[in-house]
Amino acid sequence: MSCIVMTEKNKCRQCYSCVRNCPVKAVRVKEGQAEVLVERCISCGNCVKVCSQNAKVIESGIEETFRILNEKKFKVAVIAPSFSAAFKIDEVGRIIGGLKALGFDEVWEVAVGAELVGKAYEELLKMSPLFPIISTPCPAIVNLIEKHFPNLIPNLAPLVSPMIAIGRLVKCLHPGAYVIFIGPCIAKKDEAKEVYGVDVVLTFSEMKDLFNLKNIVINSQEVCSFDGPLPDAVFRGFPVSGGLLQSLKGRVAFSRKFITADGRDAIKCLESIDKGEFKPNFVDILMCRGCVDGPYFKHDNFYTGGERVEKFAFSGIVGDDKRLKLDAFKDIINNLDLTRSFKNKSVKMNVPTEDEIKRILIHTNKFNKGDELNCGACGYDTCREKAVAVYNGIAEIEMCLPYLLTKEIQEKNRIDELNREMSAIIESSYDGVLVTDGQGKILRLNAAFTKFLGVSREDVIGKNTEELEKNRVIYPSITKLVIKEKRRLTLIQQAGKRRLFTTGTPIFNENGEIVRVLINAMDIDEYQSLTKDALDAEKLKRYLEKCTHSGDSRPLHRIVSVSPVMEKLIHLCLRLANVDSTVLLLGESGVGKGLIARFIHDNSPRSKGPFVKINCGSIPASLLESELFGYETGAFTGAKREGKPGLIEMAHKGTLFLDEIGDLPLNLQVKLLQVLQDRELTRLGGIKPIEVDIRIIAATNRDLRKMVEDGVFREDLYYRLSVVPITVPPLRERKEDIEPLILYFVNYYNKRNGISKTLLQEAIDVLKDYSWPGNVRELENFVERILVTSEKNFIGVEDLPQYIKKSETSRQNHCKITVEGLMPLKEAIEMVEKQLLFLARKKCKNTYEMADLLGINQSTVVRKLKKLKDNS
Ligand SMILES: Nc1ncnc2c1ncn2[C@@H]1O[C@H](COP(=O)(O)OP(=O)(O)OP(=O)(O)O)[C@@H](O)[C@H]1O
Repeated sequence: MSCIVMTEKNKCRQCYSCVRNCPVKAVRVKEGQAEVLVERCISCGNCVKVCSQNAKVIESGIEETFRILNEKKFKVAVIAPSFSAAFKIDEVGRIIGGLKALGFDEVWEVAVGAELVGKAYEELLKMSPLFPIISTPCPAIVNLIEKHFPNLIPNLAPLVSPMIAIGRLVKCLHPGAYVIFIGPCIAKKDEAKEVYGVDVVLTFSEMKDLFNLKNIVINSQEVCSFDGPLPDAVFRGFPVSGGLLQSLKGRVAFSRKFITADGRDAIKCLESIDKGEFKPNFVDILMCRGCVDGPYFKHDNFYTGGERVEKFAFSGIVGDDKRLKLDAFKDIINNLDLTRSFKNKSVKMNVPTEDEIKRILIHTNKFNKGDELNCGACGYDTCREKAVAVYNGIAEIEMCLPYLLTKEIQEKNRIDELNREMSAIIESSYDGVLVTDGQGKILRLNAAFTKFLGVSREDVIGKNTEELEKNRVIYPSITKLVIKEKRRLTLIQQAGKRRLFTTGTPIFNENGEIVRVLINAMDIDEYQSLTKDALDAEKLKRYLEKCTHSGDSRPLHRIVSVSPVMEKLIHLCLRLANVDSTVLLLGESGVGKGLIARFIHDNSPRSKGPFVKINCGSIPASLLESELFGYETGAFTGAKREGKPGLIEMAHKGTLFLDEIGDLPLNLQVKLLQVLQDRELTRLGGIKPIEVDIRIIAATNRDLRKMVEDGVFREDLYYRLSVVPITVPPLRERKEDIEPLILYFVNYYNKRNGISKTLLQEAIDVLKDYSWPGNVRELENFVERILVTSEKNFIGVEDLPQYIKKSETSRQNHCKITVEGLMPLKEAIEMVEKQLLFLARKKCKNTYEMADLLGINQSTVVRKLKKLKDNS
């Protein structure tokens, strides 16, 4: 069984208008496409009428009509009475002319069939039926009862429609003739297949298509009149709702129980009869509000259409007076069979249980009654009706607007979140990322790329990469090449001083067109130092281990040094660690005296004992004595009742480190001397000497000898302290230590701050040339500061402060010649001269420039170069 209404693939836009307007829910939605279900469809054409996309197509009768027109048999076109609503009256004569021009032998009015049927109903109703009789001229109503109200099939009047009646009359009068019905109704196509009488059904639209296909212009056709019998005027009014009943007036005994039902009321009426609630005698029923309201008339005014039909019914057209009335064909009519039968084509939906309905509802977030909004957007009046349709496989779960909207919002939020995540990833990428459209217009770029280009984001977004290439911001334009060659390319680009290793990848749409170009770039120099760093990480670790000396595992307790002078010093300290001799550490501030004192302790047999550091310069003189020597109960006001041991006492069995010893007041110098000599002390207020087993290391950045001369430091103490004097050299005198110290501090502060920054070699070289007046302390502080304050991961010369860079410039301008061995002076001068000439020749374009640079005459340069050449 084929369906006369079909959906054109992919034209359907999921508005569910057809579902909503289908009176019998004969539209299934599958994968978003609405499809008419032949077994449920009653061919009323509502879905055709409401489809804004014109996605519904009707089975065409055009091909079959052409086939018939080519046959030699008699052909009659029968036109439904609603033509008077579809066309202007003065057009009708020319339409008849046009049909004749197409090849029809005669053109009849279907109103003649209406008269035959009307009279048959008169007979039927005279039999005073005991149950409701339902009229059958409307094929959609017949379909509706056969498929959806099978209980009412016995109530259907067993009579054919006017279309079939006239078809049978034509075929009686012209045996073997073809009858083609032309009207507004699409359900007639179904009827013609089911009931004998008509060969093809064409809609008014198809008739117009026929004229167009055969180049028949209506206005230029001959005006013709109808053929066949002339119907009674009242039967021309059949297409208007209640037309049949109207025609029976005066012929049968009318009662209140003769009713008309149409449109939406038709189904309600049938439902009531089916349930036994309503018991009329006769129902003149139509699916549309009359034939002037069908799909063909979707843009017309139903009331004016009806008026035009009425008007025509009584005025008629030219030639009506020459036609015979139906009575003239009495003999034939008497033998004409106008009966028909009906079939039970009942289709019932499966009824789901309450649990099954709930399970379906839950899918679209309907957990309780309040969630069932019954908004009707899905095409079903209630959420439950829709759930039943889902259960029967004719609706899809997702067909729920509130659910889709919620899902859409959730999806949008998810996409927003993904976008944010993606942007953050792109933005934080160490490589430069840039995206253009298919024409090379820049859509986005990350911070790394803006750094490469040395411009702000706003400066380049929206610009074409060719423009950047033209202005030498970045060149060559890889985007241009990718778009031209339509493939991934990799090349080296120049962006200012940077060399970028760039890959451009085209992104295609389904039509093979480039919609985006993705550019990834990395700074070659940075990359090289990065890979070098990665490779060197292990090496660095081993290197630092080699440069580090310690007796303690704590990071800042390690001495980093590679210079021979420090190596010697370390070896000396290791030897001193094994004895208890007093050590005096001398040297500028920040050279590492404190660190060395600790180193000696850590490597000594006293390492398990305390290491007590006293900064003689930082404790107020008034407190220093009690801090150093401690006090007994009640020694002075404010003293603790139980007394307190001094720092010297606390260093018992360990090492006492007296830092800034030059700042020790003279009165305490005497007391300290006693401790040094006797290894015992007496607390303040005490009388009993306390023995102390301590190793003393002192340190100062002052010139103690001079202080002795000036009388501010006791000579005897000086000699006691400087049993083993060690001078720690300033950093500028052991430049070899600068690089390992930098690497050590970078490593330490990176770890401590959770960062991973690198000082580029060029920067380290400059730092090596700085004089570091604050020595290692200054260097350490500087490294920590630059690591935490620099925005860059790779810190170069340009990131160093000016006061440090200045020293580099002065180094460049004054190069120092170092002589490492003895040789004859003349030979040495010649050698230096030769080297200078080679260097100048490399750097200068001509001998004049060389002369300028070397500070001699140009002729001297020429002469000396010649001499060199001759000797080589
Ligand atoms: N060779 C080194 N290896 C590692 N760190 C060092 C080295 N020398 C000094 N430091 C560090 O430098 C800083 C200063 O060192 P220290 O306090 O020992 O110097 P100082 O000579 O005692 O200074 P001051 O005379 O001002 O007391 C400390 O943080 C120390 O850890």
